[in-house]
Amino acid sequence: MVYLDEHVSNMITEADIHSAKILIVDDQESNIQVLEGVLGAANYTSVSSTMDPYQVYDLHRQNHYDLILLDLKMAGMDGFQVLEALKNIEADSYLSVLVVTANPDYKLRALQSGAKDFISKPFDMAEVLARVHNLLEVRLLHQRARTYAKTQEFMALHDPLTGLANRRLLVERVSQAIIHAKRNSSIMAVMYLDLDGFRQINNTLGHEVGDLLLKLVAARLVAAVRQEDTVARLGGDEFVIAMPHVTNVNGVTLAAEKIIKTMSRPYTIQGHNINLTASAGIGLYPENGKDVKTLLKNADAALLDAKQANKNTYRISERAYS
Ligand SMILES: Nc1nc2c(ncn2[C@@H]2O[C@H](COP(=O)(O)OP(=O)(O)OP(=O)(O)O)[C@@H](O)[C@H]2O)c(=O)[nH]1
Repeated sequence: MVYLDEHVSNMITEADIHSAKILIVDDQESNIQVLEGVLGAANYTSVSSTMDPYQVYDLHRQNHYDLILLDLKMAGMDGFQVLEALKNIEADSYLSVLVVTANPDYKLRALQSGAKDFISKPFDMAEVLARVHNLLEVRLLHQRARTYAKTQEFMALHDPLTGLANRRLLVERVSQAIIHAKRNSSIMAVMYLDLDGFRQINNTLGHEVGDLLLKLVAARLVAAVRQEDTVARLGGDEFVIAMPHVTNVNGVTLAAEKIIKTMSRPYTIQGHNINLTASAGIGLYPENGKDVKTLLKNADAALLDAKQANKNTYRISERAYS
């Protein structure tokens, strides 16, 4: 069966189901042996067990089982307490627990407590296998859907070539930084950065080398700024760095000098030594803009000034905020 889309990696196969991680929890060794036997005979290859209910929480936190077969009636900590504890680990995920009980009265309470299904004792082996298979299929499908959603979310906010923030994420971050700066009566900065003569590199060494160069540039920029700064690629050879916490213009100047210098160190790609520089324009909140659009527009205009001043340099915007 193909889930989500036609991509092969989204298929859940019988091999996936049979290699899923299963934990059996029972304080009776004979029950564990019966379940291990039936699962082993059905080709489940990653089955482990514990007789100590107090261990389940830590074991699951370490191993993230795809399915836990949980006996409800155990000495000391009972299955309901284990279920309650497990919810803390899988708060935003699909907690795949199949309770094992000889008492029909426990079934409803177990389902209401977070168990996804139950098996009755004495075991009906065909039923055990069918329920295990179905629950694993749902669990794996849930995981695929989560991974897919996370990938989609990442792609919506990042540049596919460099993995840097894209324009949308940059605008979000700058908006937040402006709100923060306004509340604290502080300043913040955005730096527009554009490579000098990048077209020439594409033209002489090819687009593939150009792409690799853009990735190296991205990595250097990330390494040159603070962790709380956002480095974004807006497209082509155009980058923007949002600096939410700057104390004064001097700090921004130092950062700009460091970045321009970092950019101008030679790059080596596929045996080619490449010399490249960059130019930058800086906009400060609130002086050069009280909203994202104005701030970016004025930083971009300052970049043009830097380009016109022979490149390989930066300019701080002198434009008023409006
Ligand atoms: N390799 C590669 N090149 C790209 C990509 N996107 C845009 N480009 C190229 O990047 C170049 C950017 O153009 P400009 O910024 O005008 O060129 P430049 O030579 O740096 O000009 P100055 O900024 O004035 O120094 C163009 O040649 C585009 O074709 C990409 O994703 N990969």
